[in-house]
Amino acid sequence: NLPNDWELRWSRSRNLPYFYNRITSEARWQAPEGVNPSVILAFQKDYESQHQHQQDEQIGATAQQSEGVKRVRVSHLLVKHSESRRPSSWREVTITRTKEEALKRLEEFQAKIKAGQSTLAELAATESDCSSAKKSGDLGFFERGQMQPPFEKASFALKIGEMSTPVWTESGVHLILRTG
Ligand SMILES: N=C(N)NCCC[C@H](NC(=O)[C@@H]1CCC/C1=C/[C@H](COP(=O)(O)O)NC=O)C(N)=O
Repeated sequence: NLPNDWELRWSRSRNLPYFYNRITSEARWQAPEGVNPSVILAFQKDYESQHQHQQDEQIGATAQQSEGVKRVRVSHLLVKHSESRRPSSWREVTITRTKEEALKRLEEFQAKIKAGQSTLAELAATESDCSSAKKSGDLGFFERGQMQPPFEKASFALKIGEMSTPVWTESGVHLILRTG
């Protein structure tokens, strides 16, 4: 609908319409002779409405990235104490150690791991009071809202490969290693 072989195209880089001549392959910003400005406006409106969803998606995608990590994978070593919400485990039917003793026990494991004498997975397998000991402490992937808040907060703050300092929950005291 433009005179002598001109057509309207869209420049994504400039986000503006331009004119292209099918015969001469010439491209130009300004309208050729005899082009009605209303045609250009209609073209621009049509383009933007067709591509609005792309722009929305683009905004949506970047928003999701900026809101942070959606799920993490960790392994943990749990030492329970007499005031744990469930003072029992596969290791010990009735757990009687005090909170202080539990922390001391966990800090000994922490020191071994930091010294490179053991890994968290190796120690969790025999020493953790959580049933995940059977999987060397692996809890798998989880999202926000699944674990007790202090555990979730600590887990989502870790970089992959990083280990936490001792973290207290209703279950006891944990060392957490982010693996994914
Ligand atoms: N989604 C996955 N993989 N499993 C469900 C986890 C439920 C969650 N559990 C915890 O928050 C404690 C602290 C971190 C790990 C964890 C393990 C507890 C610790 O032992 P307990 O105090 O229960 O005897 N044993 C299992 O659940 C909760 N909201 O209670």
